[in-house]
Amino acid sequence: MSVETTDVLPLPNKSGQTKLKVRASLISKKFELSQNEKLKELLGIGKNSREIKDFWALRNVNFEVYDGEAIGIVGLNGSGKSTLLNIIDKSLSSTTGELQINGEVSYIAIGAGLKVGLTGRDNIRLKGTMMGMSKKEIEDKMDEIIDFSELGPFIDRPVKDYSSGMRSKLAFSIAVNQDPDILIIDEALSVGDSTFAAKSAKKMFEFRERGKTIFVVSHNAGQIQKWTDKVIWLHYGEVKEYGATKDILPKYQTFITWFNKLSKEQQEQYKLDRRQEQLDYSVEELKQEVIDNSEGEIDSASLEMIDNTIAKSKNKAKLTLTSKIIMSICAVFMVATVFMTAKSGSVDKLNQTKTTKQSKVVKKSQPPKKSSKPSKSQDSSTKKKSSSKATETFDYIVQEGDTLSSIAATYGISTDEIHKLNPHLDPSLITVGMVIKLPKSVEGKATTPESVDNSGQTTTDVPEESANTGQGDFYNPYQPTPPVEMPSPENPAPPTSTPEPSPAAPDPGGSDQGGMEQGGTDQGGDSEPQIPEVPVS
Ligand SMILES: Nc1ncnc2c1ncn2[C@@H]1O[C@H](COP(=O)(O)OP(=O)(O)OP(=O)(O)O)[C@@H](O)[C@H]1O
Repeated sequence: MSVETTDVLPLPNKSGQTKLKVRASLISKKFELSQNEKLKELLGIGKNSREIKDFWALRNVNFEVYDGEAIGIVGLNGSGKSTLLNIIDKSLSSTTGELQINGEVSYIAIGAGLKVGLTGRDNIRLKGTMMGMSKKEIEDKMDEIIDFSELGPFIDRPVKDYSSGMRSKLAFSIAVNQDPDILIIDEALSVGDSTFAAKSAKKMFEFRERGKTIFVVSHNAGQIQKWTDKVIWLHYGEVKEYGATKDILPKYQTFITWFNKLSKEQQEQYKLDRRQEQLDYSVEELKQEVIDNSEGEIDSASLEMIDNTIAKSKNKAKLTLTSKIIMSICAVFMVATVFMTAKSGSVDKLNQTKTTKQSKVVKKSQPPKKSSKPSKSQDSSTKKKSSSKATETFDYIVQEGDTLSSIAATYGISTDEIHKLNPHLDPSLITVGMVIKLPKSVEGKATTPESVDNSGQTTTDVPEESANTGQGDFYNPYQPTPPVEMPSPENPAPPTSTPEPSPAAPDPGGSDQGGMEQGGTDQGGDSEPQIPEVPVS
């Protein structure tokens, strides 16, 4: 499958100059099978070949972003938006390709980055320290951050008690006050209340005016339209389109509309086919794409870069394995030392206890000292409990409108954690009634997209768009979207077999899986979305 990337000219900033902020070249990300799954594969006990292949979450991603640009990233659930942003944020490394970043990056996502056991205030301190701020600098900024967050007295409550809206407010307030060069907002403003979203948007515009770069992931077409200059449309790990928001957003919406017209079975088949492409992808295919895209002379520099980055990531993996082995040996050694010390210590203490017992005969009024033995067993039982807690899970039953991100946000965990507990889970195939394993530690800690105002009253968050339009402009990514009618009578009927959308106004994606509501952008204006060519299988 070839990559469709329109040439995009940088927008000149106020001084009429442009400076490269981010350049992604040949970025791919492969999620490998876990060791457990590899072993199963070797023993031939994997369920089927579909399940035991490595998965390419990103494939041959290329783009350039300049200062003062706000980039929207759109795509279905599981299309690779968060994976790409995590690579830009450097919390994830790519399997192939190079990423050039000029500036400091700050990442805001609903459920990520905050330590839920700490209070809001302590999270501000922690983030500040991580950013290299001095204690004084952090305390000087403290009031400003708390004011912006609108959390009032709740700032001294643990984050685990916050609603997702409150978490989002805190994360956004911390990030903007750190004044990063590149701000990444991953659905974080979809859960805030309308006033906060408007205030945050204003802050984002100020940022952009000052030449900062912003990446926004949102399933809300209105937000993407208002906030961004350009859009990257990710589709099953590939950049389907990249260009001016006014050009790309209508194409994406047309695609969503097209997809929504398909039958349930056609939609499922479409998703399975696309996912199979991600399982079948390989470095050889990536190289072939480079060869196919080179005009005239073969781009040997790019091919060399692919080989180099693959070698680097292999070395890294080897290093990780070696360091794991070394760490395991060290851990065994340390446990043995601790055990020996504890044993000799308890003998000493036992002797001491004996002495104390003898002296008790004389000093009867003193409370007896606790012997070291019971406390030791108490200790070990606590340890056992906490270590088993790390792997303990509970079954979550998928509800109407759930997506992987919404479940993660609701429980204040990352989608990565969910993937680790459910290695075969495909977010684009999540269905109502499906059972997903979640960490036991978050059971009963679900938050709702509600915020608590400073007086302690709970208010349901309604993003700005919904309040403004009344015509369903607001799209809640956590609720399934009702099927949307095709925009014009020329619109052909949906195909009866598995479709392959045209590159111009391509494929479908289900709003049930995080698509974008048609009503999110201006309807009925001059910019009527282009009707997709109906794909024939
Ligand atoms: N740690 C992981 N292990 C295995 N697969 C993963 C992992 N993280 C992500 N994936 C897979 O990579 C693909 C891209 O996931 P990603 O979270 O980037 O999508 P997304 O576009 O952000 O989705 P959403 O809109 O639901 O947030 C998905 O198919 C997902 O299953």
